[in-house]
Amino acid sequence: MNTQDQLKKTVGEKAASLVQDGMKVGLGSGSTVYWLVRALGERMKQEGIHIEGIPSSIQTGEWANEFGVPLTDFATTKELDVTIDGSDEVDPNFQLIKGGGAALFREKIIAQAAEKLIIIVDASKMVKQLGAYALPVEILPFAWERTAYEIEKLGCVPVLRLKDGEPLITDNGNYIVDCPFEKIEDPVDLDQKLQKIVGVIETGLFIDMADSVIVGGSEGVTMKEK
Ligand SMILES: O=C(CO)[C@H](O)[C@H](O)COP(=O)(O)O
Repeated sequence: MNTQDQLKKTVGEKAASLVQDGMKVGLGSGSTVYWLVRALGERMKQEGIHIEGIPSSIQTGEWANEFGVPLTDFATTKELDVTIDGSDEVDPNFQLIKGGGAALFREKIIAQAAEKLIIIVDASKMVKQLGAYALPVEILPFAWERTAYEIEKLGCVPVLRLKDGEPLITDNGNYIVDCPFEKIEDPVDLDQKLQKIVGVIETGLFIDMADSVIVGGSEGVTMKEK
């Protein structure tokens, strides 16, 4: 396992240790969340705690099944105690860019449903300013070229995300465009402008949502609170 993966494992396990018996937990997506779900399954087996999760992607649901973490859904549960998720960038105000794994729409739903959003990252994701990571935006396949044209007016050239040479289809049946803004001076303003474009389903900007960030770096694990 390389150093970055080791850090992802460490922060995933740290976040799992904060989950308490009886909690309903939003489970994010991505390689860091893999370690979280695995560690939650371990805790359930070893400590006999019982939790229920709502996954933000089909992949995370499969991991939950593999590691024995029971799942519930929003038909039976409207609020979560905590959501734990990875991120692609985190700025000093805890504003986030997410969606590298194309799961941003459901991730935002479980983030909003939770009393607390904990972000787990290795130190490479901590940035002074958002934007070096191309911002993922989920858009409707219908007229996607027009939606991308409107996004372009905001200062980037959106790139349709492909998989095996075809447009990547999200778990919700939509497309993703990756938007290389490079420097996002005002994430709140950009998010508002993007949300106004008809055809934009959701953006990868998570504004004022994260409460804590668990960072794994060379000096160990630090938990930063807002
Ligand atoms: O937003 C996400 C998926 O849509 C992920 O949380 C983000 O891409 C981080 O992934 P990883 O933990 O694999 O670095």
